[in-house]
Amino acid sequence: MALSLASPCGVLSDEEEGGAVVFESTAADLGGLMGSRLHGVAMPEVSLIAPGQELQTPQKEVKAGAGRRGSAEEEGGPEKVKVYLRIRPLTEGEKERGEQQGCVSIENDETLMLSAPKNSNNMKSAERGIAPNVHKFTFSQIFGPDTSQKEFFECTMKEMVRDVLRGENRLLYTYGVTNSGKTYTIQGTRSEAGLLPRALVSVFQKLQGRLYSALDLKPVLCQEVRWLNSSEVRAEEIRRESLLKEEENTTSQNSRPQGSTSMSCDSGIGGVSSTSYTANQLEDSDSVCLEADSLSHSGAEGLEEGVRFSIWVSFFEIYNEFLYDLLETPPNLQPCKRTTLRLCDDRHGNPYVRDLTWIQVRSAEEAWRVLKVGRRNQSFASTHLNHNSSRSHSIFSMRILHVHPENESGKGTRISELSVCDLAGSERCKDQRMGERMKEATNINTSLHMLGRCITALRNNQGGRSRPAQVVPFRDSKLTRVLQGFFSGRGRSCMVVNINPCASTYDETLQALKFSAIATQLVHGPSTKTRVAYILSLLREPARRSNESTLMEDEGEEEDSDEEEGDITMLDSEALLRAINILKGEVLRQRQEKEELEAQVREQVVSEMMEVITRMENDFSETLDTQRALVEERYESKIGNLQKSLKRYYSQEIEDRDDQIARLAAELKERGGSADTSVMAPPPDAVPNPEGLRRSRRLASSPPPPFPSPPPENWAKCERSWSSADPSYRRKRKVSGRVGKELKRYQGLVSLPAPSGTLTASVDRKLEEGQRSLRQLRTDLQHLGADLQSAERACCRNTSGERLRQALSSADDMLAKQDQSLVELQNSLLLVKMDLRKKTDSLAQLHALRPPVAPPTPGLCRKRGCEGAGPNAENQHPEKRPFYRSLFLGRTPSKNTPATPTLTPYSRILRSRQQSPPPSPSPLRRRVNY
Ligand SMILES: Nc1ncnc2c1ncn2[C@@H]1O[C@H](COP(=O)(O)OP(=O)(O)OP(=O)(O)O)[C@@H](O)[C@H]1O
Repeated sequence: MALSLASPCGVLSDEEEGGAVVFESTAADLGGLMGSRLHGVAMPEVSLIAPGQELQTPQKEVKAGAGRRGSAEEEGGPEKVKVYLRIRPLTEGEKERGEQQGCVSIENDETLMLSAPKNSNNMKSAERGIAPNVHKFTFSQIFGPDTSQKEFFECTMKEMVRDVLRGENRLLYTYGVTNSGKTYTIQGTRSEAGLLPRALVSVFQKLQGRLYSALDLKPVLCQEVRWLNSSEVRAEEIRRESLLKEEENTTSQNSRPQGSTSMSCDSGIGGVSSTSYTANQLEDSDSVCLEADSLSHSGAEGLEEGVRFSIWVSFFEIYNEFLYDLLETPPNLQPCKRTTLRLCDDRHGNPYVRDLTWIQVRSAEEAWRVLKVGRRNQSFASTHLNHNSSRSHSIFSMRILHVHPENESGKGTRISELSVCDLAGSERCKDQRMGERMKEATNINTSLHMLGRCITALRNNQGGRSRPAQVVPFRDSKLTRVLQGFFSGRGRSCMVVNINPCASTYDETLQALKFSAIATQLVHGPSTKTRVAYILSLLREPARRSNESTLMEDEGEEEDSDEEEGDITMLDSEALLRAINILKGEVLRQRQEKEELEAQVREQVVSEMMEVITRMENDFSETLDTQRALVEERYESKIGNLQKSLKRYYSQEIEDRDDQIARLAAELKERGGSADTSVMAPPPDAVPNPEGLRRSRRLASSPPPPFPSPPPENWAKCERSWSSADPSYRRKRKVSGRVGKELKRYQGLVSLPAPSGTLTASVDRKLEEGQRSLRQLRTDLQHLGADLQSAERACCRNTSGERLRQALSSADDMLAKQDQSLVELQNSLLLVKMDLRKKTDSLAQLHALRPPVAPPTPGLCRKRGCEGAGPNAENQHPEKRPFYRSLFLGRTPSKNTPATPTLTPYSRILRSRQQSPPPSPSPLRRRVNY
């Protein structure tokens, strides 16, 4: 058998780790090790296995383990299964054999260090570099070799007893290699009572005066109470008396001088007699020996008022995968035949041992005696490691019926249970090479292996959704099936790991600790049902419902149906078909339930999502409001700035124009008296750079040639000479003087003849600037509009955007008005120019009417030193100057074409301006497109 070659608890040794088989409970840990090995990563010097922890490196780990434990408790999450470690002291013999090599050391209350001794397999593996030689484990609490039984009880079981009296179910089981002190821990010795006797005493002390000693209520099935009739009560009484009598007899026999006896008994299978009954530590004691203050805190505190308690005990063992009642009455006088018990499921799917003897006990003393009877029937054998080694798993159970005064008929009576399981010690099968010991060892290891598998599966299932849920193989061994209820929510379990510090059993101890480390990762889970038990309960339910009326009449029949066989393999094909049909219906029902549940969950999720969305929406709208307010504020300030700058610009413009008009008016007034000289001359500062402008501008801005002005002194001289030389000159001069006066008069009427070009240029410039500014404004406004558009989009088309639009449109209107005023200004300028043009024309006509003045003769001129004509214009006669001539020639209507005079550049400009007025500013964008 493969398992017989494996390590006892199913955990591979370091030697075996390299093989194909990996024990599930440590697969992760070993996988980690093997993985690192495969990848050539250096092994950690210390491995750590802690509650909820895989193998890790040392420094981080202790903190992490402690932190996790702390946080789980702080968070109020499920409570972790308590795993206590107890180290037994070395015996003198062991010390002499050199077993003390310091391989086990307690670091603190929760941490244990294991260092591989020389010659151990672990050390060999470490030397090969495939396993660490130092291991660190953490537990709920570690108890060293000096820990007394009382101290251990106080710290472990006392609270469990209290819980059981309050109605809870509790299991304590010991686990460890053989000869590690499991039995000692549970039962103790005569001088040092173990956990179980202390628990019994504790219970009875607490229930003093509250016992229900009638035998009419009895625990049945897994956790039910049955009302016994009078004959049954009588039968119970007889059984009880005979058991106690038997114990009395045995004790008195044992107390004879010849000492303890030993006897042999058949294991029950195959007639092989291999089990020996040997005297044990408790055999000689008549009563439980407890220290005076051991149960000082006993009392009835926390117990329900008015409730009385009926206490029943049972004791059975699992030996070679068979269940034996250790309280069988009357005692089987034929040692070769022990009755095996069957494991069944009740109608709720909870396993129970059918036909197990339950004895009512009324004192700690009686309980003690019952325990001793069972103890005598238990299978012990002498092995090379332990001369009195338990060869079976023994389970002592105490059921407490909480009897309320109003329902003493049994209905509604609560039941709680305290079970104490002393597991057989795991051991190397190679130590038991043959015979019954090897078979026992194999079976022990098998059931421990199954326990390990169940714990691993439970841990896997409790590990969230990261791994798929596994079926917990409770049904694969009797031990796990019996303990199933405590692992699946019917109660709570607590593990005591026993180790001895012997160097020779170091490897086995290490494996046991690795196994227990998996249990440290368990949490107390909710109640669950097994599949088969569930099917069976379903099968019974319809029958139960259909027979309800019958059952009401006859309670006895109900009990019979309750105690139906729980093994599904016992059902015939008809029953199985019925089961299939029921299961189909059940599947449909459950599917419907699940669908309803899903719908509810969906609804809840939707409503929660809606809440979240509404909350987010509110948050967003708040943020949006804030943003909108900010944007509005910003754009309002921008619009205000824009308005101010526009106002400033146009008022400046108007002021400039006022100044210009005033200046022009003053100039005109000033020039009114000297129209013949400088009326056409532009002010020197108003002449723009002709090269920097376009031709049309140049033409517009270039001043007309200066009106010829007579040089006063030369003019007088010439006049005098011309008068003396030519007598007609005087006449001509008179006419000319008259015409000159007339001309002056007309010139006076002409407003702004000379600076009109400058004026128009300046006005044009201003206009151009204004238009440029307007274009700039428009661009700015377009940007503003675009910004506003995006802002408004962000603002979800709310009313503040409208306000902005209104502000913008009012700004637009204002700009349009200003445009209008500019156009009006331009028009008035045009009117002025047209007026000027008319006046210029009439002036030209007047000049044309003036008789031409005969130029002086060249000779005379030369004679009189007047040859400086030409470039020296100021010394020439005004009528002889080229520009003057060209000007007036151009304006003089010819006799042939009087209606179309030849235009001078200046008049052409004026004409062109009149024909095509300066472009009015293009209308502003009337409305921003949003
Ligand atoms: N804490 C302890 N203090 C003193 N002695 C102890 C302690 N624990 C165990 N021993 C002694 O060690 C020996 C082995 O103990 P025990 O029989 O309880 O081991 P075990 O684990 O039950 O072994 P097995 O699995 O083979 O039954 C006994 O002689 C017992 O008295």
